[in-house]
Amino acid sequence: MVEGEQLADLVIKHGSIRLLATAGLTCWLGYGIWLAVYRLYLSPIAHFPGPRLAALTGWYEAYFDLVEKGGGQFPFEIRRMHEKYGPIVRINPDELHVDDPEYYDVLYSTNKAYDKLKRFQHRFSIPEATFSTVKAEEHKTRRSALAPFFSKAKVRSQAASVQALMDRISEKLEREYTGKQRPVNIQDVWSALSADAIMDIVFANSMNLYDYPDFRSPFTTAVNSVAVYCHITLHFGFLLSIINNLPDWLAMRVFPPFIPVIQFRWEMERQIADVLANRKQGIKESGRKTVFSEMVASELPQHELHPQRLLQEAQSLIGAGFETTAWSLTIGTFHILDNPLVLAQLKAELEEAMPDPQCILPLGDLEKLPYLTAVSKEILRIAFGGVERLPRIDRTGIMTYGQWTIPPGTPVSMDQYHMHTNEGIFPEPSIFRPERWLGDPKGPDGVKPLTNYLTTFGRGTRMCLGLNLAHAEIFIGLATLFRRHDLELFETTRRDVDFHTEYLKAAPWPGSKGVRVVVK
Ligand code: HEM
Repeated sequence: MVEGEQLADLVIKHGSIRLLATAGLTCWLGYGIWLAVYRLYLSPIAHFPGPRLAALTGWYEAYFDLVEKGGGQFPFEIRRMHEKYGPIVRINPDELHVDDPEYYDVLYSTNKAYDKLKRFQHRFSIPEATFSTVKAEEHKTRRSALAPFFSKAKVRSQAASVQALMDRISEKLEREYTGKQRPVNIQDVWSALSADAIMDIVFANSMNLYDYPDFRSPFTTAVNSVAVYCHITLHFGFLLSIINNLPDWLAMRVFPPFIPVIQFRWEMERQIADVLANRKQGIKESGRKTVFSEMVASELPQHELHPQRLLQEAQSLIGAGFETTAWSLTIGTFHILDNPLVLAQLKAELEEAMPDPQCILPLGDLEKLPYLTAVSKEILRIAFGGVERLPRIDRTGIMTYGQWTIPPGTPVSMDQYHMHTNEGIFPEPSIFRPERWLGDPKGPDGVKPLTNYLTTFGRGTRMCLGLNLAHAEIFIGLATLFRRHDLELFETTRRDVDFHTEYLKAAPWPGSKGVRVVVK
């Protein structure tokens, strides 16, 4: 009897489970069908041109981000969409992309405060950093606390420290590499310069990274590898949530590729803890104000000064501050060495301006050298900076593009890759030609300066905060390196610098050993 009841119970139970499973599946299918109909026919951007599959599902973008040729291919796919569908395309279920250089200043306007894309906010685990802040109003408060530290005047006042760092790098090149046929990866050299420069401004604490053998420090290696995960953490954000909720030792065991990311966070935690401890004990830091010593002493609301938010701001500043600059300098070094006429002209200008190689001109004077200036602009054009699109959202208002009306809340994006390779603006864009910047050149309308189309640092209310620092490093770095040293490329070709994969910045083919040089 008891057995009979148990059997009946089981039948009911299994029946209910089956019923529940069927109901769940039906709901899921129903939701899927509704979503497909909505995205293809009812969405306020359903009438915009673009591939139907991209409009239907975010997995289209994920495929190009993660699978095609090993991933990082979406910018190239966006280009193919524009070639087929015109200057405005729907690149995924929610977002539009524009390829029209004249629209850049409209989208990245200085008098319109647009939101950023929420989907991009969490992928580096720094959602509260100024860089990742979604809402325009909140972004404004955070940015204004940082901006004074990166003004032109402020950077000029610190240019001597950048020169001092570069001098130490130059001494090491002379001592350990000159005449020895010993190749060095120039990206490691530039990473040491730019990481130490930003650490100095942010924490008044250079880490003397150039001192590591072959300039390769665990710190710069760790930060360099963070960007490689940007697509995985975008499409599988739950991985980050898991890692963030595990104890570090376990996260490092379970997800070994994330070890550098965790180590980078540790270093930033240590730096922030120092700033906070100094403040508590009333210790004055080395007589110099730094970004964080000033921030904790500022009028920012208390929740903005929470150690976790400061940590995120630090990770963002250091991450944003060094890799892009180091990569631009790396690509620049390659192209200068790969073009003997450019190299000769640059060296001639530097020699004339600085007869004594030990006396490098102050930054303000370097910026007046026409060929060095042209070279640095061409580097910023061909290296792109970032190549990922930069979406902007007008939460309440309507944007327009030509005859198109863009509904409120729609993310619209453009990017440096499309801007800097536009044949109408920059003929033969794949050729490194500093001469295109000489003599105050104009854009296609003959009125706007050509520099108007150089968008390496973005534009508008979210434009790069560190551009003055980046400029300083590029001018001081190139002037010192090429005035004092004779370099030669070592087993390096264009394949090692040309844009093959997008990891926010443009990365070369996966087998590249980097840009290597020997010092003659
Ligand atoms: C060649 C080097 C650099 C390039 C190409 C570059 C590029 C950019 C771009 C395109 C943006 C805008 C991102 C967006 O609109 O979403 C940006 C933002 C930012 N960059 Fe840079 N950057 C460089 C160097 C630096 C340096 C040296 C720092 C130093 C602190 C820095 C700090 C920042 C910060 C804090 C933001 C966020 C600004 C905001 O959201 O208001 N960058 N950068």
